[in-house]
Parts: sequence; structure tokens; C-alpha cells
Amino acid sequence: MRKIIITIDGFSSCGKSTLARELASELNYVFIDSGAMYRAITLYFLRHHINWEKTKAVEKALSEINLEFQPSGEPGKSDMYLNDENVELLIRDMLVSENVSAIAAIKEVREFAVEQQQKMGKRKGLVMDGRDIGTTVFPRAELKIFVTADPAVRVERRFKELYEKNPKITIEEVKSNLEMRDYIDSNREVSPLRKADDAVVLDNTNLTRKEQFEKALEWANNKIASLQS
Ligand SMILES: Nc1ncnc2c1ncn2[C@@H]1O[C@H](COP(=O)(O)OP(=O)(O)O)[C@@H](O)[C@H]1O
Ligand SMILES: Nc1ccn([C@@H]2O[C@H](COP(=O)(O)OP(=O)(O)O)[C@@H](O)[C@H]2O)c(=O)n1
Repeated sequence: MRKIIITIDGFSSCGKSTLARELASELNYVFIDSGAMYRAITLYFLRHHINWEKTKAVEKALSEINLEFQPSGEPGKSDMYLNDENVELLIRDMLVSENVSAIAAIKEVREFAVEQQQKMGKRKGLVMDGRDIGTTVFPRAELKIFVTADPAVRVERRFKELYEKNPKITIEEVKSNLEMRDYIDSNREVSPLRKADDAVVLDNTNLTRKEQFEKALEWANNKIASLQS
């Protein structure tokens, strides 16, 4: 069976990673959460007080960063390792969320991450989610999905998830973070978030996880079947 690359892009908290993980698990593909890479870089910059407005400081910091995904023990899930440290939980912290989009807008940071992402796609059989995967990282991917959902629904979903870990978090905090990141991600100069011309749109505002998964799996299976003939 021929293996393909599936890209899943869209705004924050649309359910991209959830869908990507489930698809990869069903197809026996590798799942890569590209956002985790930008989050790990951000964690490093914050911890080491890197002045990210200075190109030299950014380049030096990037030369000290090693990113790796390792299986987490849960089926289909992997954890992000920053210089051999498991940072999977730390990178979901609000402080990282507040700074990640500014750092992900830096050209050198994007080049560093994109180069590694492209290497991961060499052997196909990959589902990667992010913001620029269908437009920049894998412009020739066989299946591109652009996920959208009503902004209020997205805030509610992310709030629910973060509240379970930190009951002090407020819905306003989550809402303003999502709005800020979506704005920066859509308006940056390098690879702004946008739908690739050949991407299919999946609006999951009123879809359950199971329904969105079934729809995307059907697209994937149809694409794989069409490439056999
Ligand atoms: N169709 C859905 N209905 C309800 N909640 C969902 C759905 N898809 C994902 N979620 C939940 O929404 C939150 C954000 O999903 P996630 O996959 O992390 O989004 P993204 O990767 O786009 O930021 C998670 O808590 C996830 O469990
Ligand atoms: N391919 C990608 C993935 C993420 N990012 C950046 O990384 C941030 C965090 O990505 P994420 O996928 O973890 O975001 P959420 O799951 O919180 O929505 C995004 O807001 C973007 O600023 C990016 O620029 N390009």
C-alpha cells in the first residue's frame, strides 16, 4: 500500500492534533505535532533569557537546541524532548503560549524547524499538523486538510482542557491568548497561516471527534486508493 503525507493546518484549538493523532494511529503512520517544536524552542528562549529581537542571539540559541519526539507509552502519543529533557507538559504552560507566536514568526526559527520537519517526511507515512504544513513544509503533500471551528467553540474546548490542569485559569485569559496567536500567526511575514489552495476544509464546529475522524479517514482512504491505480 502506497504511503502518503497528510497535512492538517488551521487556527488554534480547532482539534488539529487530536485529528492528526487519530488518523496516524489508524493508518499506522507517524504523527508530528509541529507546534510542539515551536513551543519547545520558546521554552528554551524563555529559560535562557534569549533576546529574540537580536538575530545573532537567536542563531546561537538555535545552535544549542536539540529537538526530538519519543514515544510516550500511550498508544499513538509521543512526547517532546528538548535537549534530552521531556518537556511535554511544560510546553503547554500559559507562559509558553503567550510568547510562542512571536518566536515562531522569526525567520531563523522557522527555517530551523521546517528543515527538521521536511526530513521527517522523507519516508512518507506521516500526518503533521500546524499552521504552514500544507503551504510551506510539504507543498506537494497528497492530502491537505484545513480545519476550522467557530472561535467561541474553540475557546470553550481549550478552556476545558486547561482548566482540568489548572482551575485558576480564566476563560478570558484563554480567549485573549487564542485571539492574539491567531492574529500573529495569520499576519506574520514568513509563512503566515492560510489555507493551501488545494486543501479541503473541515469545519468541525458541530462535529464530534468521531465524526471528524471518520470524514478525514474517508478522504485519506480515497486518496490512497486513487494512487494505487
Ligand atoms: N470535534 C471535537 N469536539 C469537541 N472537542 C474537541 C474536538 N476535537 C478536539 N477537541 C478538543 O479540543 C481541544 C483542542 O484540540 P487540539 O487537538 O489540541 O487542537 P489544536 O491542535 O488545533 O490546537 C482538546 O481538548 C481536544 O480534546
Ligand atoms: N507549523 C506551525 C505550528 C505552530 N506554530 C506556532 O506555534 C504555536 C503553537 O502551536 P500549537 O499547534 O501548539 O498551538 P495550539 O495547539 O495551542 O493551537 C502557534 O500559535 C504558532 O505560533 C507555527 O507557527 N507553525
